[in-house]
Amino acid sequence: MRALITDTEMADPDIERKLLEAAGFEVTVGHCKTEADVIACAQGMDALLVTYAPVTAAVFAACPSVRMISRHGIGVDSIDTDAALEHGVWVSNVPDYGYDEVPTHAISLLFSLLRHITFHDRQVRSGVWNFAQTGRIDRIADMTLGIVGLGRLGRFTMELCRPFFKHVAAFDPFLPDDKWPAGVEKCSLEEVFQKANAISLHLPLNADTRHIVNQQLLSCIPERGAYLVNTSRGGLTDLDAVLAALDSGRLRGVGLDVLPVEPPAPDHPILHHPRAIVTPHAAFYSTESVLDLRHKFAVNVVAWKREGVAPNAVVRGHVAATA
Ligand SMILES: O=C(O)CC[C@@H](O)C(=O)O
Repeated sequence: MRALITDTEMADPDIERKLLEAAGFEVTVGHCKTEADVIACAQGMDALLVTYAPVTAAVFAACPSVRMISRHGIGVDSIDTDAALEHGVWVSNVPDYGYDEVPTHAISLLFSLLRHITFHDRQVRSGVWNFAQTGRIDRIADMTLGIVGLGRLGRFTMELCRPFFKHVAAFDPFLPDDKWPAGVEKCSLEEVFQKANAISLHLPLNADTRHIVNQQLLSCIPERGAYLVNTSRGGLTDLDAVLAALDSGRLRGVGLDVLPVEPPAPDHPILHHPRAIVTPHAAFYSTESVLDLRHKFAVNVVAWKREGVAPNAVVRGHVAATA
């Protein structure tokens, strides 16, 4: 069987290669960025291991040998899962890594915003030694924390942050009442934006959530303003609306680990906004989480070859004869 690592941030994906080769795969490493790159490299491949390369309906149509796709991470938004289902292709993700990294990154962004850390730092470096120069700073203990999405990462972020805040308001339309955390106010999305002083997004990107943070939602924030953190996917936010809300003061600051287009153009206004903190899609990253991720990313493919079904399947494909 043949496996293609479509794209990787590693100089040498040795962990993946060793696991795959030991299971009998012939491994190719590509540098695919576009749909056309994936189509060119994936001919004759049985399995694709994908980081950011787009796996579109056209890829499924043009590469009928592909029967399994493993995504390097939790989000599968770079893969057309409807087309995968239509073509009987398995799609797996790695749902159980970065449980510490993403929440602590979200919290770092949140507290940096609330305490104006990066803004102060910039001022000090430019020769201004004045704690009041960056504007109003409110007491966190009097604030309401807003969490959008109470899945594994949203919930852990909420639990870690909670002791610092007076109140927590959350939105999760899929969480049944008996699983709802005690003491957390169950709200609509609009209510979270009305009530919270600091909001963290923890949602997958799909057709229902694309641009969920738009001008209309941001207009729910009262005049006192709120802070917003996104460590999920850039496509959740309409970035023009976010910039307008920063300028109007409805958003007092934003911490974005993810952007609709990554990396952004160097002259993108979000990179030059004084009240924005931007990190390079780094929330998932630590030495330990990446080792765990890379191992599980490859093991999904190895297990699929051995058992004919893929673990952590987001899309169930055709069951193959076991090897
Ligand atoms: O693969 C990456 O580089 C990041 C993965 C992360 O965004 C995820 O979806 O878990």
